[in-house]
Amino acid sequence: EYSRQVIELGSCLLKLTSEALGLDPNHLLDMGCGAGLAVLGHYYPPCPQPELTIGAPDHTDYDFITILLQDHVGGFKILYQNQWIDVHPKQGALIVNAGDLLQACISLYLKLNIVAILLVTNDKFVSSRHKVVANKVDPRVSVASFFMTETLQVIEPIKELLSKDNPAKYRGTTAKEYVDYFRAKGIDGTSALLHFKIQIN
Ligand SMILES: O=C(O)CCC(=O)C(=O)O
Ligand SMILES: [Fe+2]
Repeated sequence: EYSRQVIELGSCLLKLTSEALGLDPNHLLDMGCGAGLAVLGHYYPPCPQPELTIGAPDHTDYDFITILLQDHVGGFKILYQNQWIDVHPKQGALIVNAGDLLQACISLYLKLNIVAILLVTNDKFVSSRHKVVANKVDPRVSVASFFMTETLQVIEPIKELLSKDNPAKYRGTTAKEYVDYFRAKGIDGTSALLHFKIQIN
């Protein structure tokens, strides 16, 4: 039931994002940005010395958008204007992150917490950097829902968003190639997107 509702919400967010880009509301859905859903459950045990451990390290997500449900414990932070900001838990609230693939597709502006939006938007959207810090007292549970295309579908900057003055900044890839590279590189504080950037002289 949760996946069903999250798919509905994800479709709605992808439609609004398409409209925000000046595209037909179904554009991102027709590209398959909502075709695949991966749901990941996280458990963060409490730690007596939280400063010595890592909850989830600083990263951006590798998908188009992520819908995140966190419990009452807290610890989720996003990087905004070079400062780590706490996203306090709020009953009934979900966090939406823009992911790397969205960035490259649309090249856009919303600092949402979603993953593959950056590539298709040709940087119009920016994928959010976020992390989770552990705490001394309570275990923390979260559920992250990642929206992705089918593994072998080509993902590239949306043609309608490109022009002579705004040429493609990323080469085409597939969800499989992107995720394989993201995983092989590891979370090291640099963006996997750099590997897919076209060098413009
Ligand atoms: O546990 C959380 O709140 C965030 C998890 C996360 O960032 C991820 O799964 O990509
Ligand atoms: Fe994440």
